Amino acid sequence: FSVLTSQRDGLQLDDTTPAWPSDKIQKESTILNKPQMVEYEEDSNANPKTHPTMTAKCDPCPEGVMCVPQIQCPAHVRMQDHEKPQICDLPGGKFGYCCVTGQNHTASPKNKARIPHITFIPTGVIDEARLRFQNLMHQISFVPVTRGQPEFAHNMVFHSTPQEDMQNFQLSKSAMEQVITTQVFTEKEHIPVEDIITNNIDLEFKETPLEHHCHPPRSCLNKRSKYRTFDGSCNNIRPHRSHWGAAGQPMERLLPPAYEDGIWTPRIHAKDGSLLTGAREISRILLGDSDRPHPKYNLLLMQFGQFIAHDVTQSSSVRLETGESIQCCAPNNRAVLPPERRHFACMPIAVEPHDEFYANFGIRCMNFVRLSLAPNMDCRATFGKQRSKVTHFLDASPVYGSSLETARELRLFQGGRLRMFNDFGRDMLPLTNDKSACGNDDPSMTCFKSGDGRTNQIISLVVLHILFAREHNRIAGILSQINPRANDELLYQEARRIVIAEMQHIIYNEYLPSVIGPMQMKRFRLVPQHHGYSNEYNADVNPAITNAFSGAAFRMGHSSVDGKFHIHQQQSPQQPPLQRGHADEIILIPDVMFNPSRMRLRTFLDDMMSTMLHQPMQRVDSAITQGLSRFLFRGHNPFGLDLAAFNIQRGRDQGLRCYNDYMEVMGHRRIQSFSQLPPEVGRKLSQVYRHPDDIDLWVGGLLEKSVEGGIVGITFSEIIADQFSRFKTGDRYYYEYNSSINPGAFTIDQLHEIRKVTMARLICDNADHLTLHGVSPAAFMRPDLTGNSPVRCDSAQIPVIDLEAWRL
Ligand code: HEM
Ligand SMILES: [Ca+2]
Repeated sequence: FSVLTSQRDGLQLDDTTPAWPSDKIQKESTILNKPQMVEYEEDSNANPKTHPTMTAKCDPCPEGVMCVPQIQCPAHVRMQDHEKPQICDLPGGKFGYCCVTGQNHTASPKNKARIPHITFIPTGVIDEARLRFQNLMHQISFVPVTRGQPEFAHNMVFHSTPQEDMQNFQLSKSAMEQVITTQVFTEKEHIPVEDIITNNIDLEFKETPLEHHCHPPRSCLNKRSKYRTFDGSCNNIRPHRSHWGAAGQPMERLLPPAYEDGIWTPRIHAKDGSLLTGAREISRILLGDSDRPHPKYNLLLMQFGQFIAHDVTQSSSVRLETGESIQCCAPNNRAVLPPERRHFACMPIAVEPHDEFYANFGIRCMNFVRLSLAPNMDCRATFGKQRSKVTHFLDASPVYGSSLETARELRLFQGGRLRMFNDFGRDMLPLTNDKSACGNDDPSMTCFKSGDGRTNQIISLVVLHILFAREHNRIAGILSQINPRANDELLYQEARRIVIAEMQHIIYNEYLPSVIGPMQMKRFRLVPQHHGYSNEYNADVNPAITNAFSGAAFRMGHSSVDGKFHIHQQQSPQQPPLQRGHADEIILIPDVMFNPSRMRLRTFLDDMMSTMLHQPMQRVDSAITQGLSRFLFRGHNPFGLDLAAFNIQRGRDQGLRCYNDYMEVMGHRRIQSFSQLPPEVGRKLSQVYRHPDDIDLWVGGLLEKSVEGGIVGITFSEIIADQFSRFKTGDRYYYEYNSSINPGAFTIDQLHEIRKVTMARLICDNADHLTLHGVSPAAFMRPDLTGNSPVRCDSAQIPVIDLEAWRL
């Protein structure tokens, strides 16, 4: 088959075709009404798929209930009394959910306030909560996390800037006070967990000492600004929504949280009341390492995924007041600290004495600190909500930063350009002297600065950061030639606007279809148009990241990581693509985590780019490389951390519900018994889970068979599709919108140029071309696929964007 045609499958839908043909509505609504069994890896005939029968048009919603798009119907409303959502028809052939929601993702008054008599917080509760909070703040372990230890590096992934870390501490403290007060109140009043998680308590912090933690959204001075703000605020111009998607805002939820107390206490019990199996045990038993190269996609798809993940989400772990990391394990990780000596945010991962790896080092504990929370803006008592530090929008925040201050630090203030470090004629990211950006004090170590604090996490990520920063400067350079009178500010903002649009186009046109497959692209109306403007903006959609996406579904990328880079120097354009096993150098990934010094080698950028283009990524399945599950952030130590265990533990920290719940809300049949699964999968799962309702979302999702044309299973594909639908419909500045929606809209000629951009073009225009001589037109796909051999950068297969359309 031809790669290019298959890649374009996702593009075939033109804007005159109804994206939701009527037979599709019926089929899909039937799927949602009559849940289907999900398929798993190795599934051959254990669960024959039943074909849905056609049904008539959907029934109208009951009186007083609205039909809204799925992403507008918050789960806590939809899931009331555990009913399944009723599917209904929206105008234009779309389908939606009958939903009792109002405009603000809150339940309608009809369902609220089962305890209407208590709407104030008694003083006794405030006092008791304050005392409890103070005790908690002092019950702190002073075992330091020292530089050079893997735990130190783990904490660096939550780093942005020292100022932002401090601000995060203060906000998180406010949020904790609110959460603890809610805990005390609900304990005293015996409020059922169900009422808390469905926001069914009408309790406000107004007129209490906690009021100063509530920050109402600020009003926007300029609602028609041509350019996005740096922190993402004022994207939505409706009153009380200016903060939607802004940096520092809480994550959204697809389903109510699974906290034991409904508020913040993590799920530790299985359905039968026994203790859940520990995260490291699950990782060790279920998620072993095996080499399974993907037949279609290369490592660039993996790496671009992480770059996008960093654009849209960065959580942050709770810290000590000094800014230092919290340690939850006894010295040398010999034991889990006893509860009375732990910080309240500790959630250490126990390592069993029979652990075939960590036991060799006498390790019985892996440090794990819970995520910090965001104070509730509307001043109402509710469950803890995790704070994300970066703009939730797809707005190239890793390039420009998520605040005005960071953006300014990155600018040259000349010719609209970003500051770069000229390394003997090659533009690299500026070097940083921020000690928290890299793992050790070695003065010879190179460490880079960008709009995101995680840039140095792995060297292949640095390559993408450099590529996008160079693209900005390349565009600013051409714009200034075309418009000699344009000043620095104009050139900078225009180049930024173009880079964001290019990135969005590459994501929706090339990246996303590869991940979720063409079916979900069409179902969620994510396919970019060939011509004309899109009209999908919906001011009622909150673009915020969901916990299910950041805590599980998009962490699917961790399974696509290969533990080794087979570095390959392309000597000439004629040289055949990389043969596996033939490499000029093999780099183990833990050796290039927070250690990007190799970037200074003259041909390394090209060599790494070439490697990402040629080396297959790993399949997204239950295999995780030991580079991540044993040696993460190893540094100079003989062992590192286990990212798979972190993902499982993080899901519980974020209050993710069990896998079955997400499957069900997406319209599929729950698993009642492990015997419904392929024997091998069922056997393994039953070793670590007692009941299918105990399965962690990240684990269950990884076991599913990938969807047609995509790399992930049905549950992850839907959580990811939902998220990218929020990024598109909830972003007023989305590149395909016209000026009636987007005050920074492109002219139709400009949009036409943006639509030519491909990942291959970006590489062509910004690589060093010392050892990189050709690029595959479908850059995320393996070059050994028919029709995807590398071609020269002047080939018509890699179209060029003509910036003449930006003569200002
Ligand atoms: C290349 C190697 C990678 C490394 C070393 C890495 C490492 C990490 C680490 C240490 C965390 C935080 C874990 C925690 O304590 O919760 C994390 C979070 C995450 N990772 Fe990765 N990752 C890699 C690749 C990827 C890829 C390819 C993707 C997606 C395609 C991805 C998506 C995410 C997401 C969505 C989060 C959550 C971020 C947040 O909300 O804070 N990662 N990763
Ligand atoms: Ca962003």
